[in-house]
Amino acid sequence: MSLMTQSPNQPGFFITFEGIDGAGKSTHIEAFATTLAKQYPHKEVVLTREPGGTALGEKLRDLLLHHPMHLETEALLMFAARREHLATVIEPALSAGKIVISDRFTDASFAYQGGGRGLDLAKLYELEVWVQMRLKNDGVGQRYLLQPDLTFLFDLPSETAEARRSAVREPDKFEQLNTSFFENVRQEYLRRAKDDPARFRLIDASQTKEQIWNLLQETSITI
Ligand SMILES: Nc1ncnc2c1ncn2[C@@H]1O[C@H](COP(=O)(O)OP(=O)(O)OP(=O)(O)O)[C@@H](O)[C@H]1O
Ligand SMILES: Cc1cn([C@H]2C[C@H](O)[C@@H](COP(=O)(O)O)O2)c(=O)[nH]c1=O
Repeated sequence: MSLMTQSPNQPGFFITFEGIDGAGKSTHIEAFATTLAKQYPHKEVVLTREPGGTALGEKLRDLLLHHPMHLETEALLMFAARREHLATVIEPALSAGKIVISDRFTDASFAYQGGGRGLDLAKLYELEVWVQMRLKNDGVGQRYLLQPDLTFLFDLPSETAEARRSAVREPDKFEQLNTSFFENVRQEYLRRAKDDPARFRLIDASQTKEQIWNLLQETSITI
């Protein structure tokens, strides 16, 4: 892998893993972090997740994954957890030149609360601007939206993902939703990936674990 330089996240690098529940992100994320740490021994790797990643975020995660609530409350709590995560984990790490790898970020809010639950995407864009808009350190006050530099999207039909999940664990609040919910989540992920091909790497998650691992390792990352 080689490293890229043009991101406002410099001197750090921000990578996210996304996909519907059961697509296989968690199977590879730790090994991926370990491999990157070996490849870039001068850069610390921070592995984190959403919702969660902070003490407060983990409490919100418990509420979000196990308690019913209004759709807009759900979206607001996802972004509240994200605000804390950015302030206390992600941005300090990026400023210190670290590589941050997060199991989910804002694409998940668009996919789940927008695509899956049907929340107006315009409201999600407003929350994204509120939580992620930053001033560039360029002396002219230019603004930018803090985004991952690279996003791996694990794409899998919802029936296959459900079969994988139900074989290994009890479903949480989201995982109890039906395959048409997950198909809508999937389609919103795919729409976002199509809109931003420079950031997304689409992974056909129906391949074997070994094939996917090879793809992850072969991805040319320019940090
Ligand atoms: N390529 C694969 N082929 C077959 N099974 C797989 C593959 N990848 C992962 N699995 C299995 O599918 C199940 C779900 O995988 P995993 O927990 O990694 O999904 P996930 O995308 O992280 O889900 P969630 O987002 O809900 O945590 C696990 O039992 C895992 O071993
Ligand atoms: C960040 C984020 C997450 N979600 C959903 C997606 C998953 O169902 C759970 C997290 O569980 P995982 O096993 O850690 O993947 O939360 C969401 O709906 N919206 C979000 O912004």
